[in-house]
Amino acid sequence: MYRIAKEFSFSASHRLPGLATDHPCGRIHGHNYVITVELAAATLNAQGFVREYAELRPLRDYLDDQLDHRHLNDVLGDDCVTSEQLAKHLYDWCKARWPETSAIRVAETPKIWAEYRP
Ligand SMILES: Nc1nc2c(c(=O)[nH]1)N=C([C@H](O)[C@H](O)COP(=O)(O)OP(=O)(O)OP(=O)(O)O)CN2
Ligand SMILES: [Zn+2]
Repeated sequence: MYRIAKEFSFSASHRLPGLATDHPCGRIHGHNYVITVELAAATLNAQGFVREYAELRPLRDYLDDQLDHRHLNDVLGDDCVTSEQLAKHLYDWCKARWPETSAIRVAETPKIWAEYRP
């Protein structure tokens, strides 16, 4: 199996609902998110690619236009604000465009990440 990955970033605020009242993540705060999309294929196309990296540009545009410098609870809803939920949302978005999509990783900080990989 061949695998490729590309990293994207955006900045946004969120608030995690359903936490204890004294949990800091229940308050509005922000992250410089790093998103990694991974694609996999058993065979390569005529150019020798899983898919040309440049073809992933629409994800850059989606993140810039819809999520960057926005409040995720407003844009995606309260049930799509954890890293795990955001990873699933972005996986579905990518999978609909690029069938080779195999995983999405979401990092809120350099120390933590969540991944959706069916
Ligand atoms: N499984 C998950 N746990 C947490 C998530 C999440 O999306 N999935 N998110 C948060 C908050 O968004 C929080 O902002 C980030 O968590 P945390 O690791 O506590 O970040 P810090 O930089 O504040 O961590 P330090 O240990 O203080 O460096 C919480 N949990
Ligand atoms: Zn957070």
